[in-house]
Amino acid sequence: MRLAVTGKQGQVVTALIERGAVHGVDILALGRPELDLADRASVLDALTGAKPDAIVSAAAYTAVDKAESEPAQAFAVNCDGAGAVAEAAVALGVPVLHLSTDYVFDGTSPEPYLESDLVGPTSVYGRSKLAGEMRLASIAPNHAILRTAWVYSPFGANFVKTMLRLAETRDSVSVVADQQGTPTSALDIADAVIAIARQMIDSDEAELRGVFHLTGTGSASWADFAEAIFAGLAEKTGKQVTVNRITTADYPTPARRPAYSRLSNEKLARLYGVRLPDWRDSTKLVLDRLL
Ligand SMILES: NC(=O)C1=CN([C@@H]2O[C@H](COP(=O)(O)OP(=O)(O)OC[C@H]3O[C@@H](n4cnc5c(N)ncnc54)[C@H](OP(=O)(O)O)[C@@H]3O)[C@@H](O)[C@H]2O)C=CC1
Ligand SMILES: Cc1cn([C@H]2C[C@H](O)[C@@H](COP(=O)(O)OP(=O)(O)O[C@H]3O[C@@H](C)C(=O)[C@@H](O)[C@H]3O)O2)c(=O)[nH]c1=O
Ligand SMILES: [Mg+2]
Repeated sequence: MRLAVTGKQGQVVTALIERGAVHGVDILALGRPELDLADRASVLDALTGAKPDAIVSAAAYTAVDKAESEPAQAFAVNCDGAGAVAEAAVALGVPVLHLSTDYVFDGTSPEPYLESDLVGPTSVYGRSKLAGEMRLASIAPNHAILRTAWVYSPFGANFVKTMLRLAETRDSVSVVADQQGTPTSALDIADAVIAIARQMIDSDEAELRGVFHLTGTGSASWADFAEAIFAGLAEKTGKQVTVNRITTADYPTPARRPAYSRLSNEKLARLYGVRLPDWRDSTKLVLDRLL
């Protein structure tokens, strides 16, 4: 199986390169300059030239706070770029797996969001990713939109690496305790994407197309996530860092983030037989590699 993946240094694309080697899957990472999501022709040329069995659309504008002041760039990449990827998938006649986010939801649900629940993004980033979902789905019916959340890994930039960096110069860090979600390892996402792609290539079943939630098992606030990270740090290095649990109001940011964005993963488990590990176990594995 040969997967063309958009992006080059991102968390998910890097995890796919590593896990692809383990699974004996050909991963072709296509990113700037040969594939620029803001340049439609480069997307079509690079992807059709790769002749993959499926396309994994992982690249995106992911700077949540910066997007608030750069909406045009965020939409050019996350919406128009997704449309160009969808056109390439249709031209090739192959399935496209598109990564999206929990930030398409408004955060008011009292329980884990279903794929069929109403969306209501509260940030430019969330709105641009939702627009990308809709643009891609309208162009390429043969798609699986995979909404994940709170992605971390040994690669690129993520919350785990931010916390470990802060721990180098502090013995306490203030982290919001009133935003609930589920941390998700890019390595687990990569394993799931490979399993999903294989099934989409092997079966034209309509129920394998559409939107699926794909996050770790369990839930946490960002403060809980930080506490788990520092518990691992203490265990491995003896370094003690405490979390000062604060509110969102204590930590003003340009973007508004959902207060609650836990996603139900039951549809993916039922239709694909895919379920990601508990976030605490996967976080330990990533910390083992980072420390
Ligand atoms: N990070 C997270 O917490 C979450 C991410 N997601 C989604 O998962 C996907 C992967 O996220 P993640 O791996 O963390 O992303 P990263 O932020 O780690 O990397 C983003 C990737 O997108 C690429 N990219 C950005 N702009 C362009 C462009 N104009 N043309 C081509 N490539 C571009 C970057 O390429 P380059 O390396 O060249 O800069 C990079 O490879 C994204 O679709 C994201 O929206 C969903 C939920 C949570
Ligand atoms: C660094 C830091 C953040 N925070 C808060 C701010 C914010 O509410 C929360 C997360 O901060 P970050 O900016 O690191 O994470 P953020 O960029 O919001 O992460 C998001 O990325 C995009 C791409 C997604 O798709 C989302 O699923 C989500 O993973 O933690 C603190 O309270 N203290 C801190 O020291
Ligand atoms: Mg961020």
